[in-house]
Amino acid sequence: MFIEKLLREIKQKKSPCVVGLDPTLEMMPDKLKRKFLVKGDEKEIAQMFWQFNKEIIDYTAELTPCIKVQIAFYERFSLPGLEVFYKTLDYGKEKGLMTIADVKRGDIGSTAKAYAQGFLKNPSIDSITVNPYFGSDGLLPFVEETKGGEKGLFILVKTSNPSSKELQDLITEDGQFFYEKVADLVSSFEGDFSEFSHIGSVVGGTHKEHLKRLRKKLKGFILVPGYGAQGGKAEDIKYAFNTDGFGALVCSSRGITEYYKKIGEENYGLAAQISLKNMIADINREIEKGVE
Ligand SMILES: O=C(O)c1cc(=O)[nH]c(=O)n1[C@@H]1O[C@H](COP(=O)(O)O)[C@@H](O)[C@H]1O
Repeated sequence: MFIEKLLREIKQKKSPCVVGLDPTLEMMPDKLKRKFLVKGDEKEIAQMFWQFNKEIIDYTAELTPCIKVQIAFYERFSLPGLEVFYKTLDYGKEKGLMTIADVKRGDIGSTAKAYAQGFLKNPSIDSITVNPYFGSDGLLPFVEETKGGEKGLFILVKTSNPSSKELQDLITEDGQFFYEKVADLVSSFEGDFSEFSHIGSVVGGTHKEHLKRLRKKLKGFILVPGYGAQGGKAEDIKYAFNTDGFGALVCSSRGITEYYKKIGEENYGLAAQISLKNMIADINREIEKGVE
């Protein structure tokens, strides 16, 4: 079961921190560029991304419950890129990790069903991110596909980007933020679980007040992106957790995978490991302080 596995991994590794694998050409260390790029075509780039991801996973697998793989960074290099997306998820599974395919899908019911089945029937994918803009009939196929709780969903509720307020913070006629209505919709799918629902949400780590409100409302895990490169701070992010210190996953991509540049370390895998260790210590320290 998704939630049981997730809680077990988090407890065992004493880490609610997720490694995001969002490779770009700019992110790649010079030594990999020298090794892989001759023509600089999609195939070579994809092979280089694979080598990079594998190394990051090897160095971080003992410290993270989960990897998050953002599909856009792979789709950008067409089929060879997409192969690496799936290969990365397979490899994560092989190393005993749980996986989030960050695909942010959503559409009318029939299309949503195709998305849901396409991703969630894949044995290497434990959960996906979902865009709720279509409303309940667009979400239902995803909910249906995860019925029983073997797999999980993370539905976008309040995103981390600065412009998220343009739409998500609009005030509805009953005085709530629009994103709270989205949270209500998510709640309506949560089901009757004694601990956590496998229907989770995404709330950016750049919004302390919103995290506080939403933690009270939602019964699923909250996936919190925005730590590191986007400036999300552990002292704010801790509000995504319940008082027992569980209930959220904090994700960082560039903050981990590009850390080698900051410390001038040739070994990018080791640098990622150091960065992840720092992140875990930072988040756990704040969780231990508790929330008021
Ligand atoms: O769904 C997400 O993962 C997501 C939601 C959100 O509100 N903000 C956000 O940054 N993300 C993703 O989280 C990752 C953040 O990357 P870094 O800023 O490099 O840590 C990217 O893969 C984003 O697509």
